[in-house]
Amino acid sequence: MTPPAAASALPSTSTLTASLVTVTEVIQEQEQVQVQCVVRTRIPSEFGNATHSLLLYTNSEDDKEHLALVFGYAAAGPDSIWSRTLEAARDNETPRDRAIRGAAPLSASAIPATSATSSPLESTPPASDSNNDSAPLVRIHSCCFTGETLGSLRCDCREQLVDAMTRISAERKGVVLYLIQEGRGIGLRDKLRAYNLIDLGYDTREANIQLGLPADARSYRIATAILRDLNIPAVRLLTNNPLKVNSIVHDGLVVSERISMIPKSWSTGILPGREADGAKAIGSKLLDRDGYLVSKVLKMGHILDIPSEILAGTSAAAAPTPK
Ligand SMILES: Nc1nc2c(ncn2[C@@H]2O[C@H](COP(=O)(O)OP(=O)(O)OP(=O)(O)O)[C@@H](O)[C@H]2O)c(=O)[nH]1
Repeated sequence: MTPPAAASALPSTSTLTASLVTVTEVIQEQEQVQVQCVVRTRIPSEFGNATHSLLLYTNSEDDKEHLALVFGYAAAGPDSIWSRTLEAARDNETPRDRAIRGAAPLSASAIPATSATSSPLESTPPASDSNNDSAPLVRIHSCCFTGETLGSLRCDCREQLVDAMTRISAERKGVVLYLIQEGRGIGLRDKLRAYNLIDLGYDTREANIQLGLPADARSYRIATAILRDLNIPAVRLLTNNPLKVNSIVHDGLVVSERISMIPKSWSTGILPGREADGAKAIGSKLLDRDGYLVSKVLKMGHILDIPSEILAGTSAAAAPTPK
């Protein structure tokens, strides 16, 4: 018997499956964040007493200009750090145009990595601890105006940034991704409101929630895309935050090692900024940031050993849950 006309017009199962695969691929492709390095410049730096490269990125996910501070940028090469989107040739571009946006001269970008490191844009002293055979050391850092610029001791952000730059410059190769994600992505205005809630007795996680905001509003998809652009498929990641590791692994990068960032005052017992006179941190009044760090461990899954004196101090000082 001849099947009804409508039924014979239906696509076969294999055609449907093939279309579904294509649609899924298109969606995944659309969902991938696109990044573009629009300018690179040299930064003569006190960290490692050398010149590093600062790269500014635009992206397809937000309107922020995220940054990558690259230690050991080389114009091109299979094992070196360089930006594909910056170094790519552009139509009708003069050598001067390339120089203004910090791309290497086109002939130089074809130079293998070993000789490209002698680019005038990059000068680096001998390594104190070279790790050139392994994945580069990387810090994915969210900006913090209060900590990094004002020296606020509500958090450990400045210490982490300095520590990361010091360690990476010692290896002569690596990256600090400086993401414009103030206040764990809620922005400065709401972070300051959250601080006032913390002063009323809430912890750092609960303060965000009281504002009707996520405890952590960040995504690391842009970070992954920038690392890919920088020819970095695998990293040794400086972080206590398992979310950062899981996010970039989910997006296809390899984290060959997670390296903890232990607050100096917890490992040495000396107050931040008082290294010269050795003023004791542990045993004296707890700093705001001790409570902040303890909350990140106990409430947000950060991986960090809390010294028993700090833990005892924070539980003793804990205010009753505010109404
Ligand atoms: N909402 C909120 N943000 C804060 C507070 N203290 C610091 N921050 C922000 O938290 C972010 C700290 O980011 P990171 O140090 O990169 O990340 P992390 O989650 O602490 O993980 P680590 O890699 O272990 O440092 C910065 O954006 C700061 O501005 C706070 O009490 N509330």
